[in-house]
Amino acid sequence: MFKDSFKYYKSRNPPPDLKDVVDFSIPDLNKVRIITTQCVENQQGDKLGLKPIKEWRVYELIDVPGLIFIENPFTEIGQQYWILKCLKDYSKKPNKLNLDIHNVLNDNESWWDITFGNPEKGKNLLSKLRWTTLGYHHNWDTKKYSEDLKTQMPLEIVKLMDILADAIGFQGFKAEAAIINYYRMNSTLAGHTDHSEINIDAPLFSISFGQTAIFLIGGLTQEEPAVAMYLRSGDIVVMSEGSRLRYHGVPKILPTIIKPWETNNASESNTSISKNVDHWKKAKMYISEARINMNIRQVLKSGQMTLY
Ligand SMILES: O=C(O)CCC(=O)C(=O)O
Ligand SMILES: [Fe+2]
Repeated sequence: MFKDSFKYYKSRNPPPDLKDVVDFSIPDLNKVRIITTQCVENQQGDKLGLKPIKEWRVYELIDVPGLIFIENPFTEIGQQYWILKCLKDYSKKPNKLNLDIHNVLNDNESWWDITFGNPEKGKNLLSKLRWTTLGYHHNWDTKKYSEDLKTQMPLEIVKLMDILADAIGFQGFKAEAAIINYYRMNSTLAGHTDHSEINIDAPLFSISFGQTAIFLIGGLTQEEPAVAMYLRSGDIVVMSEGSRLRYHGVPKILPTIIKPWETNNASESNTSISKNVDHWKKAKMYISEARINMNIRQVLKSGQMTLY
């Protein structure tokens, strides 16, 4: 049962045995299948912080057809770029934040500015950011998207998704909604399915940064057992086809030793991405005790212009 696996991996006392957690960095070919990428190098990829596509390692989980895993395809600078985007830009109005209902931020205040610029008010705010929504906003109560609640999808996310989708054979994917999830070391995400999108034939992309997650993917009902896997910084999970509507969740965040965002010489790098060293220092501090997940979906069927 999904709940049993969740409880097992969440437990602190006793701590879980991690021997069955699928580790794509040492792929077991009894459990995973190698997928070949459609290697049309895209010049934009470099600007979006991606390694050349020919260097990517892509797998499918044999027991969960359609569950595709791309092992961190980001460069170190790329990791910094996306972490900063999630912390500084995507957590701003007009996007929606979990903090909105608490009225802790005034309209002209941003989470980033207050957290790192106002020691008194910022102290409590750092750990309170839990999610933000972009594009079509998911309404957590009705579990529906609405045409009225819609903001512009950031162009860099749209472009990134075009490249990722093309590389693994999902041409035509349109990034129309995103949830950015922010996890502290003791955060969890309960088992759920993502079924609110009209177009459930389109894959869902889930990109992780920062500390490592144990991610569980179960079956179409809660009764089926779950497979556990590590999601490390930069790793991408694609829930497509038979895996798209399966139960999944995050029972545990583990501190990571491998920090692909942390370079010795990134601050000397000449790309515009790491230009703001001061901002990066703050983001680096945040990410040393946090995980960020960018969860990106297509909502509409191709050719459909609005929800109605
Ligand atoms: O954080 C994750 O890896 C999963 C997030 C997720 O499932 C969701 O946002 O629907
Ligand atoms: Fe989900």
